[in-house]
Amino acid sequence: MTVTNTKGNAKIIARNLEMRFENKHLFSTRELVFEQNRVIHLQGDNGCGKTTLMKLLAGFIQPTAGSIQAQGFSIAPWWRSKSITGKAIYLHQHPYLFEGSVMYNLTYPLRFLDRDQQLLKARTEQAIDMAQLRHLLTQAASSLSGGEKQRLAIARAWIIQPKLLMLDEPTSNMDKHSQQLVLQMISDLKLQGTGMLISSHQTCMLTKVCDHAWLVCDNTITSSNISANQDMTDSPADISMTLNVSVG
Ligand SMILES: Nc1ncnc2c1ncn2[C@@H]1O[C@H](COP(=O)(O)OP(=O)(O)OP(=O)(O)O)[C@@H](O)[C@H]1O
Repeated sequence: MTVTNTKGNAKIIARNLEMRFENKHLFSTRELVFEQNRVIHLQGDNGCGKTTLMKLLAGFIQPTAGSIQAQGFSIAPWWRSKSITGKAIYLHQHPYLFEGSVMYNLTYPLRFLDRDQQLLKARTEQAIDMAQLRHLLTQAASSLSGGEKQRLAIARAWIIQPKLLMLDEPTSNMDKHSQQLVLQMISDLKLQGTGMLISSHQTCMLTKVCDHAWLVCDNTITSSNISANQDMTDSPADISMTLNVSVG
């Protein structure tokens, strides 16, 4: 992947992408643009290649053919030198957590961010409340339930406020209450302009914030707008009004 330090919306552009594992053709697609201020529902049946596509866009694996270019990212690293990971975060459905407590997991990445540390502390406190993690702060992250781990990982991403965020089956381990908490964080990130790619093979509470869809089917990926007429009870705007968080 090449990274261009141009101003404007952060985006990842995939062109003439083809992905195969040995003889297995997963998909080919002419152009995909994943950018800020856009929330995409990545749809498709089990095994069609959703996770693989996210790993490609995150730069973790190489495509069989085609190019993946990141634009609008600052060169300044926070996580790994010259990596786009800090600007485009990929959250696996079994999220990677550091050895240590929940609090350690929430605060460890903050030292790598070139932002006001007081503001980050305040954001951390907000995230703890939004994700309802306060009673778990001293507990080892490895001992959390699957749903709690996902809540922790999404809270950590909310604090970091990345330009682009990929969420791989984020609700797979979550009950309705956890989904509601995560929906609030996702809706708030959307208001702040974070571009999101949310994979889920079926519609769920989180997919109602999506304004675009990418469908992986028949070895290709089609992109479409999601109609504004869809069921939007608890719309992001309504949810943001119930949040006691700063948006900006
Ligand atoms: N490293 C690999 N080597 C060989 N095959 C792989 C590799 N990674 C993924 N695959 C295969 O590619 C296909 C797509 O996998 P992927 O995990 O991207 O699907 P998915 O759409 O995310 O599925 P699910 O909805 O079940 O999570 C699967 O058949 C999988 O076995």
